[in-house]
Amino acid sequence: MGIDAGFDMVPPLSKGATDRLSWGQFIDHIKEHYKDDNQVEIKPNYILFKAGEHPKLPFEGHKLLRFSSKVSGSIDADTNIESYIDTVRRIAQTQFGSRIRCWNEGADQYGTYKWDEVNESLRSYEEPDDVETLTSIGQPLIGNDPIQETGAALFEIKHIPGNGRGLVARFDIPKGTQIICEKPLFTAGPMPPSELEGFLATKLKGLPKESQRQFLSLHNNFPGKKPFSGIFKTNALPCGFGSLISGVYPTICSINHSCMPNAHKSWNSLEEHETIHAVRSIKSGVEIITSYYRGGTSSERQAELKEKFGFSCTCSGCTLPPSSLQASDNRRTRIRNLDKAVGDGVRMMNNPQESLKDCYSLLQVLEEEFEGCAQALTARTYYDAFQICIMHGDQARASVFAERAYKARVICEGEDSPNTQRAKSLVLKPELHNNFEAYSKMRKSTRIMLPQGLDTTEFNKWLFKLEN
Ligand SMILES: C[S@@+](CC[C@H](N)C(=O)[O-])C[C@H]1O[C@@H](n2cnc3c(N)ncnc32)[C@H](O)[C@@H]1O
Repeated sequence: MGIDAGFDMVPPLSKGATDRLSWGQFIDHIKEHYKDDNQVEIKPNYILFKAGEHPKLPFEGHKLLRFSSKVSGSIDADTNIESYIDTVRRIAQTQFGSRIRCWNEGADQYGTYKWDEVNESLRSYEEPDDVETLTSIGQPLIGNDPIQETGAALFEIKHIPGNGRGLVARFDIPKGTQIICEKPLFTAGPMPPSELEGFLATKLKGLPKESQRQFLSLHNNFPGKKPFSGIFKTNALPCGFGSLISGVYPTICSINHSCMPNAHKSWNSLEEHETIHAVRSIKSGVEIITSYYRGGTSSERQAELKEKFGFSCTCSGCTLPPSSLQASDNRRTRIRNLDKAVGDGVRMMNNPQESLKDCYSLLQVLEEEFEGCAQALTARTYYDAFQICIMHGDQARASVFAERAYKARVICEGEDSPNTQRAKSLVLKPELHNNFEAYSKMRKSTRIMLPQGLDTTEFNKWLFKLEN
């Protein structure tokens, strides 16, 4: 008998990447805090607190249901267990917020889980999980929706000097992480400007009060007689690349623009929500920024952003010192020219080799301009290269390009995006593409006819047909 006290993790963490990341950070804090305490011992699979009933923290966070001990009587006097529970609880709450449910039987409070569930989970600490071995194509590169997984947002909304509100990372966010996914408050199709204000007024009336408040709290760069239209124009995002339907979002619309983004926004047409994924690793405290408009040179981007969104861009890409800005402008011009050349269907048909070389050059410039993080543009270029090959029946190269497109896509849109899934399906069956052999069978090859034993440079020479 005696009084138990501690905390439960409700709901338990998942095995997903984001939860693993958060748990790893929590364990690091605990190790750091107790590094000089010889009552706290690091075991192969858990941290052992040699106090009270010797509670443990497993290294695999999804296993933890409860951290607790008897705290009454001689147990406490001997080992100060309450102080350990209190400190671990405080660090856990900083990391996991309201997911940490404290209880103390002395105060008539009880844990969420039954003791037999807890004891079962404690036994599992001894056995580390099997490491999953996945093939490259089957391997999800990163976890799922962090908000669904942890209940804790990876960002906070903060004031950004000179740019109003913005989203700032609360933790280090690895490349490829889904930062947020959100349904629009509402969507709207194209319509004459004279009808927009009335349309929005009707839409708003039909929304719950909270959604109305969220819409009205968004930034308005076009104040005047048409406040709803001003807010809409400042914030609406097309539902997919080139779509005429636009959506307005309570949180995503607080993300500022950069011509050198660290995150990518994407419309998932199956789920009908917008997602934001990190396309670089984003350090805690750094602003999360997407690109509203891809654009060309800095002056073209400035003009477009002013015209379409009503602001003068002050991002890191537009405020480079003059010589760096010129170099960036030159690269952007080259990107545009190469993109146009790659998209030339007649050239793809008559001179696929030149088109492939342009894909290669385009990937090089994108890499340089976006410091290796041009994910969506990279994915599109690989998909263009795929199409060039498949139209001429070259399944071997097409399959490699589809795999590269898939890997770039999964980083900026996630595994469940229809674009990602389409690219993935083409890796194994490139011949299922509508345009298979549409231009010729000149370069007929099968998916498995890949050259063996080449280093990366030689393989790329073969892949992009650079040798001739
Ligand atoms: C969709 S809102 C983004 C959130 C906004 N900062 C807020 O306070 O709600 C777009 C507005 O943010 C500001 N903004 C975003 N990115 C910017 C940038 N790169 N340079 C200058 N202002 C920017 C502009 O006022 C722009 O019209």
